[in-house]
Amino acid sequence: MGAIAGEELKKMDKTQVHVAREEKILVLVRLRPLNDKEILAKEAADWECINDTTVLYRNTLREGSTFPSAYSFDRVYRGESPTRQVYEDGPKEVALSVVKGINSSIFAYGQTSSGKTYTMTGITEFAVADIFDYIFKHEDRAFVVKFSAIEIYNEAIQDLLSPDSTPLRLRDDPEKGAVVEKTREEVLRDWNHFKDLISICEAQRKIGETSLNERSSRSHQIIKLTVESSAREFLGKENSTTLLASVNFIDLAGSERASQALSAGARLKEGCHINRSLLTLGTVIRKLSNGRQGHINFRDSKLTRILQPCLGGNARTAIVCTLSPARSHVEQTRNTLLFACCAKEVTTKAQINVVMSDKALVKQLQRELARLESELRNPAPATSSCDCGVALRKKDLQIQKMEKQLADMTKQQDLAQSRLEDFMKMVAHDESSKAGTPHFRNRANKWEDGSVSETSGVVDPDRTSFISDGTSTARAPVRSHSDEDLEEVLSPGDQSEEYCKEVQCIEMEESSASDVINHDEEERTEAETHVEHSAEVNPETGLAQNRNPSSVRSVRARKSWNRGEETSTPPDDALETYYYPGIPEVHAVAFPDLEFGSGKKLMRSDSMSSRGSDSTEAHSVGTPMVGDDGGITSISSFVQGLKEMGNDIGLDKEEVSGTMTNWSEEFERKREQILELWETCNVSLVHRTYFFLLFKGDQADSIYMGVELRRLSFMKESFSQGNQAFERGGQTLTVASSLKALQRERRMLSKLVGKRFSGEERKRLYEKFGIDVNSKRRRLQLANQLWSKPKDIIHVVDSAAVVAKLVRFVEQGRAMKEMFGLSFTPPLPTSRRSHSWRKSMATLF
Ligand SMILES: Nc1ncnc2c1ncn2[C@@H]1O[C@H](COP(=O)(O)OP(=O)(O)OP(=O)(O)O)[C@@H](O)[C@H]1O
Repeated sequence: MGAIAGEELKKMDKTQVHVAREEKILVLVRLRPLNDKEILAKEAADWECINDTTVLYRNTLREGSTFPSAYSFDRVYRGESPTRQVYEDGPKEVALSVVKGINSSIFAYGQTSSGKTYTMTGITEFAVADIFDYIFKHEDRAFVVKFSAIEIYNEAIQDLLSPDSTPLRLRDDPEKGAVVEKTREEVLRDWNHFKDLISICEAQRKIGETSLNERSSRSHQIIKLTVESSAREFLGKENSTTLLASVNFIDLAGSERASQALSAGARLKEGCHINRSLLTLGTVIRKLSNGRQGHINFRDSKLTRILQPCLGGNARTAIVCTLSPARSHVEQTRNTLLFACCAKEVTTKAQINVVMSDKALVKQLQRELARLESELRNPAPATSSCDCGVALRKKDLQIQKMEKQLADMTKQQDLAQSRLEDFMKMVAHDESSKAGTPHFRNRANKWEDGSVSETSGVVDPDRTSFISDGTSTARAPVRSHSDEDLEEVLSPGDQSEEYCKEVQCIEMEESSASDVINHDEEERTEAETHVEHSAEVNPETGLAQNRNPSSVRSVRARKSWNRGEETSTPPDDALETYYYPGIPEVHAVAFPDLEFGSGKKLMRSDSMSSRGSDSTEAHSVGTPMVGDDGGITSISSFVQGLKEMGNDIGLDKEEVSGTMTNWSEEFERKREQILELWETCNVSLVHRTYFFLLFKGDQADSIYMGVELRRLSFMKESFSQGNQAFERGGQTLTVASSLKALQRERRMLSKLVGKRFSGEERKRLYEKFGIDVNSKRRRLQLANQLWSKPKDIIHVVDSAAVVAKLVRFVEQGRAMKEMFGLSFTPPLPTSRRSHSWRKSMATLF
């Protein structure tokens, strides 16, 4: 249970070491004295602590009982032992782990009236005092401490800091476990603030009178303190890291016998809930103590769902089991001791939670990735083809791993950035507030004497501020972070990044869906209007005839791409003809401006277009739109990404041309594979379109074709094994999520059909794609058909043409063409790496 050495922390600052530490739960037993009622009732005290570790049952009348009479634990405390001693012997160290980035929990378990609240009140206050004492002594780090509190009452979770009694939801997060949503969290300012919050909790907590306890807690209470810290020296610098952890102080409701507690009505109902959840807790602990064999029923109660990390997860845990010595409670006492015996066999595995990523590490990973990809392209001569295959596979796996790491790091960087901003604000505030807070300027003012009143368990409220600012000046509140709940059980889940994304997704889907419906209505009206006014009405169907003789044309390859000639000269009749170099004699739907070079608008910058805005306005200036997560994948970020990737790989044009023979066949083969993999892996349609229209067969394209193919293959493999494939913008991609994103994209595209195509063009499109021009949701039907037949090259060409038109690919004009004219020869090395590329390319994987 030793503290983490300073060296270890220093090392961690540089290398992001996460130290997992396995240890048994610390179990202490506290025997309270007989209370007045028990004394009055002339109860015998049957239990006694015979030394520091053993509690003994001494009822001579019951000798010969089959139950053990002696029980040993880490420490036991007799009636007169003060709470401070209980705290100092173990809970202190566990609680203080939080300042070193390790989650911890301390809870009290025992029958009603055995002294849980009495014990936990003192422990919580001592611990908070010590945490802030630690903070005062470590001026080299900037700390932020936050407070939140909930109770579980009759299986409903309530926020003790909020007057709103609406139960909070418990949400399962794949990474964090059970997360309580919408918990209010306060940044602690000073001791008085802490005491205020505690009194709010006391006032809010459900307390009721039973015959055993005048002020019996009718709920499980969990007070959580989250501590995050960064070295001041590194604040704002590349190598800054943040430690983030929470400590939970848990005061469980006590088990009770209805007959003893004489409970009825509401009390009885509460007692049933309390007993049931404690029973589940007991079962979980018993199973865990048996070495986690079989299913552990954490999910059977909210309490065990929430406590899961403290019971075998990423946390250090101490349990204080409280006992009444009275003879009348012997059975309950034995049950508590049984629970304690099981608990001491349970192991947890705490680790240091380092939140802030190291930019330097990101760079190193990027370099390594580039090196591996380069090696993969030019493998060293192997002794046999088998060796070569194994080596390639190994390298590919390495690359995949590093890409995932990079995505992780990028996510952490974003998180770190927001934290850093908070810290900077906090430090700035400190500077400005120093002069205004003479009260706490003198370090002698703080409670170094540890003056916590033992009997009341109360720290002198007139003492100092909590948070060290380097000069012991009181710190003003810092705004709560929006994404602080990295590893925690009790977190403001609604604020978390994932949750926000989830909500955005839902909102977006809903709005998309309703938009589609609206569009459909619009579409119907439009079709009807068209029928009314069209000069050409089909006499049989009554529908407007939309066949434009020039809309379906023979498309010729104007040149041979495989000979490296100029690829795309806009046809004279570009208004009606689309042609795709490299595909001889395909028939395609013609649209006015599908060729590069119509030169209407320059593309927008990456930063504007790749941010993922969903609003139509964001696209209205000609930005290509619709990408991963229904946001925008701009062609510029796509292109930039490809170039940077080429740069990373260290490719040059000569090298490519020199190594490629028979490229045309190779290109054809790779393209077929890519087309199929796109469909299998639910790759974004916009991405497919960009890629398809850009890579027409230049030899310099080979590297991108290769990379695309390799990544898609990995993705397919991961999906087929039921694994997650890739982190996109910090999110893991699964078959389900990729499919969902694709469906979302189709809905988005369907919304654009009415905007980008005239009525006449739409009709031709519906015909071309075999959609009844009078059917409902025609636009969505069309969007659903796009890119759905990877083996049908005509369909592919048509789909690319439609999507290109929808996302205004062509409107980027000459500038894009010139860019493409570079044939994607990688640019000169540059130190900047665009993450928008990552985001853009993420749609691939
Ligand atoms: N170690 C102790 N020394 C002196 N008094 C104690 C001790 N433990 C508990 N008491 C007293 O016993 C009474 C019951 O304690 P407390 O309310 O903490 O029990 P509890 O286990 O939390 O009960 P419940 O589960 O019903 O809420 C209180 O009046 C408290 O002051």
